[in-house]
Amino acid sequence: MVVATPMPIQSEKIKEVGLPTIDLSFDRSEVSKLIVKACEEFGFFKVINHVQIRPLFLKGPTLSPMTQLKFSSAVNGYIEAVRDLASDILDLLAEALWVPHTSVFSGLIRDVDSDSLIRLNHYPPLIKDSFEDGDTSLPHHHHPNNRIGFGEHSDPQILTLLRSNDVGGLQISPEEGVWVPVSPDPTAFFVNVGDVLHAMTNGRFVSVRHRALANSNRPRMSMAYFAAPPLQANITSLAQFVSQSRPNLYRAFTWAEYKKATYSLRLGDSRLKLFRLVEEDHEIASLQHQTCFKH
Ligand SMILES: O=C(O)CCC(=O)C(=O)O
Ligand SMILES: [Fe+2]
Repeated sequence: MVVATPMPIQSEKIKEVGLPTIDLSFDRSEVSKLIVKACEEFGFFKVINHVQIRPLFLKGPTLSPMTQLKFSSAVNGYIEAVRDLASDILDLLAEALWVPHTSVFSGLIRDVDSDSLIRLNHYPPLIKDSFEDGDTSLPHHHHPNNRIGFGEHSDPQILTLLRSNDVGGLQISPEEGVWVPVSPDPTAFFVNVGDVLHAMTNGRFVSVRHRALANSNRPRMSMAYFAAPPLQANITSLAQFVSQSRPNLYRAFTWAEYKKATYSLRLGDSRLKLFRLVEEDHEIASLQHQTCFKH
């Protein structure tokens, strides 16, 4: 048998990195500090020992009206449970950040008008036969080891809670051109910081870029809950993250405005740039300037 060597997409580096795992059964103040660290370092972490929430994966192609009814009530139950988990995580974050109100983030997603949503992703398996003899005529991006199921992007909302079946594919990018594979774990939730939380912390938390490859001969299924503010919520950096040496990076915007920008751009484009007050180059230059002063 000839086993194909995984071929990384040109000029990209696949790096194995131990990503943070947060055990929610640990001491609360310890957990909240670890979550803050994970949000600063990666904008991404895995959560274990959370309350049991049954996943929603469907079996079978057609649904009878009765099944549809049951499914819709299961979806509502699921949404309520993940909203609670997302709110708990946001409260833990707020506690460690010493923000004036611990509900400053969770209040946005607990609001009856919260614009949160759930997405079910299905990545079909590779059709193995066509690649069996190492078909080199395939274009590079169609090579079985490079098949993109969901292109590179950051999530626009506050926080994403993702779970999947036991088929891998998710990768995060801690720096440009570097991709870290995330081992699948159907018992865990994977959490990532979205653009809104990045903006509210004035860039202190990373809005992590990620993607999903679809290279398996089994289908990958994932379910993402995107915790979002109400459309009219005004998103602005919290005062404690803004100082003279760390000026406000983004102008205030409503979630409706941001959402509109999201849909007017392509998936991989950075929408945050549209709201930026300080040019990235200027930011670096000003930091270098400050460093020079200190010497
Ligand atoms: O399926 C995955 O692992 C990634 C999905 C994703 O990033 C999304 O739905 O925004
Ligand atoms: Fe995503």
